[in-house]
Order: sequence, then C-alpha cells, then structure tokens
Amino acid sequence: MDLGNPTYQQKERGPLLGKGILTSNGSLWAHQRKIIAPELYMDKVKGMTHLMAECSVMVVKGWKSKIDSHGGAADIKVDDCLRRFTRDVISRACFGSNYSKGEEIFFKIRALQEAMSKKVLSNGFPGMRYLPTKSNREIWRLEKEVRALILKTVYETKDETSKEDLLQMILKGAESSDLGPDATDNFIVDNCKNIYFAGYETTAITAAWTLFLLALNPGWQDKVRAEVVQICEGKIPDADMIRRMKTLTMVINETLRLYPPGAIISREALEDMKFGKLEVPKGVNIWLMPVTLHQDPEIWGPDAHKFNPERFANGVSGACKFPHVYLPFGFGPHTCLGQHFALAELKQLLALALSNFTFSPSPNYRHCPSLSLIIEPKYGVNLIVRRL
Ligand code: HEM
Repeated sequence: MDLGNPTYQQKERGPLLGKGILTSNGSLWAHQRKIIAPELYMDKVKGMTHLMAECSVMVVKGWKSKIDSHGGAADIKVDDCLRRFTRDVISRACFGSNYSKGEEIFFKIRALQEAMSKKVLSNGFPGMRYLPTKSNREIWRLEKEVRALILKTVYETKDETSKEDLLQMILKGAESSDLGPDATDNFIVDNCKNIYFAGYETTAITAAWTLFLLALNPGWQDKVRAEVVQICEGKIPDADMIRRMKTLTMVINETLRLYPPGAIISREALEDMKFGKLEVPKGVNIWLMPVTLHQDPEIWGPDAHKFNPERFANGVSGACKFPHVYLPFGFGPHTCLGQHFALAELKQLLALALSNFTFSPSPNYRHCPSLSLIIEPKYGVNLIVRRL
C-alpha cells in the first residue's frame, strides 16, 4: 500500500512521539486517522463508561479517606489525583485487563518525556542527539524499554478474541492495511505514545480547572450538583445520565474557553498560499492561540474574561459572534479524535465528585497558569474538599 512520501518506514522517528497521528502529515496521517478514529466514536466511548466509572470511584474513595483522616476537611492538590485518574482511564482503555502493564508503560513514557525535556534545555546543538552522552543513552534505553513493553503487551493478548481494547483494535487495523511487520510495530508503538500524550494531561488539567472555577463560583457549584443529584438519584452515572447533564456541559465548555489546554494549534502550508493579505510560503507553520481567540471581547462580549457558563445555554453557536473560533479541540480534519472520550470521562468524574464533596478555594493555591506543551497550573490546584 502506498503511504505517500515520507512513508512510515522512511521518515526519521523521534524518540518521544515517533510518527504517530499527532506528529505526522499528509497520507501517513490520513491512514492513521482512518484506523484510529472509529475506535473513539461515540458508540465505542459509551462502552467505556463503566471503566471511567470504576476509576472515578477510586478518586472518590481516596478523597474520602483523606478527608476523614484530616477531621472533616482536607486541603487536596486535586490535579495530582486527577492525573492519576486519567492515566488509569487511558491505561484501561488502551490495554483492557492488562492495564497494570499499561501503567508501567506510561510511567516509562513519562520518564522519557522528562529525560527529553532536560536535554532540550541543556543543549540544542545540531547532531548532539546522535552522540552517546549520558542523557542520550538514558533516552535510548527508555525508548527501547517502552517499545519492548508495548509490543509484548499487545502481542501477548492478540489471540484472545474477547479482548476489545483500543490498542488491539488499532493493531487489527494496522495489520489489515499490509504495512509489513516493522511498520505495523512502529504504528502501534507510536500511536500508543500519541494517545497517551493527547489524552492524559489535557483531560486531567481540564478537570482540575473545572473544580477550581466551581470552587470560586459556589452558585454554579450548587447548580451543577443539583442537576447531577436529580439525574443520578444516588446511582453511578451511566452513558444516558451523562448525556442529560446540560449544566455540567455548559460549565465544562466555559472552563475550556477560559483554560483551553491546547496552547497552540499549528498548520503547515503544504504549498505557497495566500491567507487574507498574508503570503504564506510552502513549509511555513502557522500557529493559532485559542486562548486569545477565546477571550476576545469583540467575539464574546464585555464579560469575555469572566466565568459565565450561562453563555453556553444554547450551545456553542449561541455563545458568541463567531462560533468557529471556539477551538478547545481544534478544528477541521485534524480535530481532536478523543473529544467524546474526554467529555465522557470529565462528566463521569465531575458528577461523582460533586455528588460526594464540596469544593472551596485553599489558601495554599497560587494562581499561575503556565505554558508548557499545554496550559497548566504551575503550582498545582489546591482546594479545600469536604464531604457533603
Ligand atoms: C479535554 C481534553 C482534550 C483536549 C482539550 C484536547 C485537545 C486537542 C487539540 C487542541 C488537538 C489538536 C487539533 C487540531 O490540530 O485541530 C487534539 C488532537 C488530538 N487529540 Fe485531543 N484533546 C483532549 C483529549 C483527548 C483524548 C482523551 C484523546 C484520546 C483518547 C485525544 C486524542 C487526540 C488525537 C489522536 C489527536 C490528533 C488528531 C489528528 O491530528 O488527526 N485527545 N486534541
């Protein structure tokens, strides 16, 4: 099969993300998207609600025991727990019952990311990455271990027909496209890393900002809680209950407007082009910054900087003058493949959290949204959490 140029095999693969869906272009990207997209459609996500619920229950249990051991109210760095939660969800979704191996893999990917970010800071000389320096050797070792672990886990369970986890589905898609053994393995390894990067921190940080904004706006916190309690009637939310949580959806939309985790959306000009009055030569990257578009008073009105979920009462199209500039999940053919997954996960967790606890601001919180790969709270999100 022709994968275009560059092909999966020819193009050099970076250690962190390789040439997975997030980092590829043209026909190689289109091929990967075709295989991965159906696995994250709404009907597939509905089937994952139970695993999201199991992970949410674990967060609630953890917070309850912390609160009880602190005499009724605990100052909790919620983003740490939420990172554990989304890592757990994505491990279960990708690896099914082998999720504990998935967690091990993701710890190593995290270590690889840290090793690489140290290196980026320490030098940027061309060719340095090929020299056997201490940090390069660590990166190479981790890369090898991650690859071996992913492939071992995926192939070990390949013949168990009952397995329907995300990576098994991706493996089947890759195998049926005649990529050849090496390219199939690269496809699996790179996309496993890509899905982890795309889906883990973005969702955890969104959940943390949502709880933070609800802590600052107790009126909205009460409103969402009332909705959740009324819909769930004390049960763990299922896919249908989640779908009916309109106020919670408005709150999440507003959080993603004020704090979109994706700091930059970039597109490369594949040929010389004109963009309005701007000449854009082939090969140039254009960057869009959603956070500036999301807070422009010209587009959102004079309260553009304020938390006001009411603006989303009639959906995104009713919320502003130009709905297409609301870009928390990007736009066009590259739009986020995991948005249904992320929203289901967020609603599941937030619904359970709000029906068990109240959240208020902590004196230990320092407000410092900072720009790394995503926009994240530099000093974390501390909140005072009490049992209801
Ligand atoms: C609140 C959580 C999330 C946010 C805010 C978010 C945001 C984004 C953004 C801004 C993009 C770039 C879109 C573009 O270039 O137009 C993207 C791409 C992507 N996201 Fe997400 N994402 C989230 C969660 C997830 C999850 C949970 C997954 C997987 C389970 C995921 C998988 C992907 C993939 C595979 C792409 C690449 C799509 C492509 O290039 O074709 N995301 N996401």
